[in-house]
Amino acid sequence: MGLTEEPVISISGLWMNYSDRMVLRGIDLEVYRGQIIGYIGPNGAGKSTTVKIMLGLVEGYTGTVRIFGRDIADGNAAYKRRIGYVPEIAELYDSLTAREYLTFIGELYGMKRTEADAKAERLMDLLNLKKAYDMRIASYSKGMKQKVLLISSMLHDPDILFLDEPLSGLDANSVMVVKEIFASLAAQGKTIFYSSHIMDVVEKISSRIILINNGDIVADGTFAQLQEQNREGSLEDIFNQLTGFDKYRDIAGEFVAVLGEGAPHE
Ligand SMILES: Nc1ncnc2c1ncn2[C@@H]1O[C@H](COP(=O)(O)OP(=O)(O)OP(=O)(O)O)[C@@H](O)[C@H]1O
Repeated sequence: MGLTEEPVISISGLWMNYSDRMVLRGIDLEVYRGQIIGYIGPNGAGKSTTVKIMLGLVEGYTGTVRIFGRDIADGNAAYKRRIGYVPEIAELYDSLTAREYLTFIGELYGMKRTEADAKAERLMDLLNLKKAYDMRIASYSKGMKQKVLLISSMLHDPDILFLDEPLSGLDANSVMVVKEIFASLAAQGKTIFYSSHIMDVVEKISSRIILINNGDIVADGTFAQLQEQNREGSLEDIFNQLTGFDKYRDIAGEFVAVLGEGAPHE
């Protein structure tokens, strides 16, 4: 990262509330080319809200969000062609085949139909889905659907990739392939910005980890930096420490005790 390099994402003083609930409380963040950002935090911390604001899907925030140097509120949506997105809840069109779906997505991003089709077919083949290309998505397994989503987010070769639980449902071999794809894309100067709750994955694949809690950034750095600052072992330990959570044993114990109450026994 050169000192003169402009950030690809620049967020300053970002606040967001839904009715009376304040969800983001002054997020400041600069992200550069080639970074693989693990954006983590407890359920409801505000991760998806931050990402949806960057995607232009949520309005009503205060603060400034710049992507590729331009304020996204300036009415020019051209930046969206240079980003890709894998949402937390997949909205795949089940009645379509992968060929129909992916060529449709490619066209939305301005690709020629034949080019999108040929590229999608090769990418499907590389992820072991050649035979499924003309099958309806409704017949796919969870992992197969996830691969189609990943392909759909990358087909137009975006400069920033936003992903929510990108490895969800993938088998161990596919996880290795996708991790390697992210590393190669980052080495090319692309930016990966993803959320995940699987701490050992985040620990391994992120070049930078950003932890938010109650709408505020509470840690930001490489895994090694976070370890130094918190004198904790794993990212899971750091996460629990910074979010003030130390009751997991008590909760699990009570949960199991409740299961045993009044249950039918022989
Ligand atoms: N459309 C909405 N209307 C009202 N409240 C919302 C809306 N979207 C999100 N929220 C609230 O905003 C808070 C942050 O939600 P968000 O989805 O950003 O969290 P998250 O960090 O992505 O959580 P998770 O890890 O569970 O995906 C939550 O309290 C949620 O209930």
